[in-house]
Amino acid sequence: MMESFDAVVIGSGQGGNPLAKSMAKHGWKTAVIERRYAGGTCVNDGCTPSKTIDASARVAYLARRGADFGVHTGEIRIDMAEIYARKQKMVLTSRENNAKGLTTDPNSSLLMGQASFAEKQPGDGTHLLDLAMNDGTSRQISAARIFLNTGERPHIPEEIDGLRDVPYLDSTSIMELQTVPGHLVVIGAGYIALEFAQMFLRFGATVTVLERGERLAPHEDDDVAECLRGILTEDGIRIITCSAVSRVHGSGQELKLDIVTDDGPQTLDATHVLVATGRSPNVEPLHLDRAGIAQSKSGHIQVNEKLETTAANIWALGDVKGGPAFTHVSYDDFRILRDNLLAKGQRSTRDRLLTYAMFTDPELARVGLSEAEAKKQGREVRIAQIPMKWMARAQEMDEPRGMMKALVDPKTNLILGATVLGVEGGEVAAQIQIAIMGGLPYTALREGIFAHPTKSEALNTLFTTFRDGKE
Ligand SMILES: Cc1cc2nc3c(=O)[nH]c(=O)nc-3n(C[C@H](O)[C@H](O)[C@H](O)COP(=O)(O)OP(=O)(O)OC[C@H]3O[C@@H](n4cnc5c(N)ncnc54)[C@H](O)[C@@H]3O)c2cc1C
Ligand SMILES: NC(=O)c1ccc[n+]([C@@H]2O[C@H](COP(=O)([O-])OP(=O)(O)OC[C@H]3O[C@@H](n4cnc5c(N)ncnc54)[C@H](O)[C@@H]3O)[C@@H](O)[C@H]2O)c1
Repeated sequence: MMESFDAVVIGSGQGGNPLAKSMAKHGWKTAVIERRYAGGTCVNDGCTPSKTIDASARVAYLARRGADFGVHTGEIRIDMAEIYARKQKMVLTSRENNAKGLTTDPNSSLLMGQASFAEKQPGDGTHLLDLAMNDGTSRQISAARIFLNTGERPHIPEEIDGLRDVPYLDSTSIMELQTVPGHLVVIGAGYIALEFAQMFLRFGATVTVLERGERLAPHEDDDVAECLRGILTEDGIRIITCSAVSRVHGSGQELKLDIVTDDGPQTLDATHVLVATGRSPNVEPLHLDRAGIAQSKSGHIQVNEKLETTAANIWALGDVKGGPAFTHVSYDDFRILRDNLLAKGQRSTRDRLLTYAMFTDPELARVGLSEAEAKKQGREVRIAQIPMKWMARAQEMDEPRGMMKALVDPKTNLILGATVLGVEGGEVAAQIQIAIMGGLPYTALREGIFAHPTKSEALNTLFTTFRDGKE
C-alpha cells in the first residue's frame, strides 16, 4: 500500500532539515527525501568543506609571514592530501549528525532517493511523488504538504566553446584536489571564485581570475570592491576584468583559454580551470509543471513572501526559490514556515535584514544597506568611514588592510547598513547588526565602552568619522 505523509521535504538542505524536525516534533508524520548526502550543499559541498580548507590556507599564510612577527619557521610544505583528509573528516561528522537528527524522532524519516511529482496528481489538495531510490528501487508516496528545498548546483556557461570537453573544476571538485595546481585560472569573480583563488594562492598555486564584468564583487560599493582588488592583487592574484572567455581547449593539465580583453585577444595557459560563474536551481527532475508550480525567469521556484508556491500546500525554501543564496537565509526560511504553519504566525521574508560575509582574508562583510543602494533609492544618508589601519588591534596583529563604512539616517540617527572589509570583518559587522536589530542610534556605538584593544572598539572611531565632518 502507498505510504502517506503529513509533510514531505524534498532536499536535505539548511532550511528543510530543521523544518522536518520541528514538524515531526509537532506530531506530523514527516519524511525528508535526499538524493545525495544528508546536510545538503552547505555541509557537503559548501560552507563546511570550504571554510575547513580555508583554515589550512590561513595557517599557510601566517606560517609564511612568521618572520614579520619575529617567528622564524623552516620551509613550508603543503600536503593537499592531509588538508583534504582534515576537511573530509569534518564533512563526514557533520553529514552523519544531520542524518541522525532526521531519524531520531519516530515521526521522522530520511529516504535516500530522487523525488519527482508523479504524472497524475490526485486533485484533492494532496500530492503524489515518485521516488527513484538510491538502492535502485522505486516507490510512490503521497503527502498533504510538500516543501521544496532542492538547492542549486554550479552553473557551467554554455557560451564558452570547448569548456565541457576539458577537465574543468567546479566548487565541488576543486575540494577533492590532492595536489596544488601549477596555474589555476578562475572564471568568475564572485564569492566562490575569490575564496578559492586566495586559498589556492596560499597553497602555492599561481592564480589568475577572469571576470567578465568591470569589477569584482558587483554587489558592493565601488570603493569597497577597489579596496578588495588592491588586497588580492597585492597578495599576488592576477585579476583581469572585462574579460570574456571564448574558448577553452587542450587536455589534462595543459589547458588553454582564449580570452578577449580591453587589450585585445589573448591566450592563457593553465594547469587547472575553476568555473565559478554562479549557480543554477535544482528543479529539472521535479517536474514542477505536473503540480502547477510556476518558475521565475531564472528558473527558480516562484514564491510569495510567505514562501508559498503557486500550488496549494507546496512551499519552497532556500536557494531554489532564488534571491540571496546563503545558509542563514535558508535557515530563516525555516523559521518563517515553522511559525506560520505550526504556531499560527504571520512571518514573511519582507524587510528581512540581510547580512553575509565573503570569506576572503580579510573578510568582506555586509549588513543592510550599501551606499550604492541608498543612492539608487534616493535616500539621504550620512556616511561614516575609516581605513582598517585606524583599528589598534589590526595594527598590533599586522593585519591593517581594508576599510569600514556605515550608513546612518540623518533624521533618526539609526544605522541603516555597514560594510566591513577587514580582519574578522564578519564578527565586527555582526556587532553593528545587533545595534540595527536593537534599534540603537549610532551614538550608542560611538559612546559605547568596548574592551581595549578589541576589534569592536573601532566602532567608537568609525562613528566619530563622518564624511560631513560632524560627529
Ligand atoms: C563552495 C561554497 C561555499 C559556500 N559558502 C557559504 C558560506 O560560507 N556561507 C553561507 O551562508 N553560504 C555559503 N554557501 C551557500 C550555501 O551552501 C547555500 O546557500 C545553502 O547550502 C543553501 O541551502 P538550501 O537549504 O537551499 O539547500 P542545499 O543545502 O543546497 O540542499 C539541497 C539538497 O537537495 C537535494 N536535492 C536536489 N534535488 C533533489 C530531488 N529531486 N530529490 C531529492 N533530493 C534533491 C540535493 O542533493 C541537496 O542535498 C556556499 C556554497 C558553496 C557552493
Ligand atoms: N561566503 C559565502 O557566504 C559564500 C561562499 C560561496 C558561495 N556562496 C553563495 O553561492 C553563490 C554562488 O557563488 P558564485 O561565486 O558562483 O556566484 P556569484 O554570482 O557570486 O558570482 C559569479 C561571478 O561570475 C561572473 N561571471 C559569470 N559568467 C562569467 C563568464 N562567462 N566569464 C567571466 N565571469 C563570469 C559574474 O559576473 C559574477 O561576478 C553566491 O551568490 C553565494 O550566495 C556564498
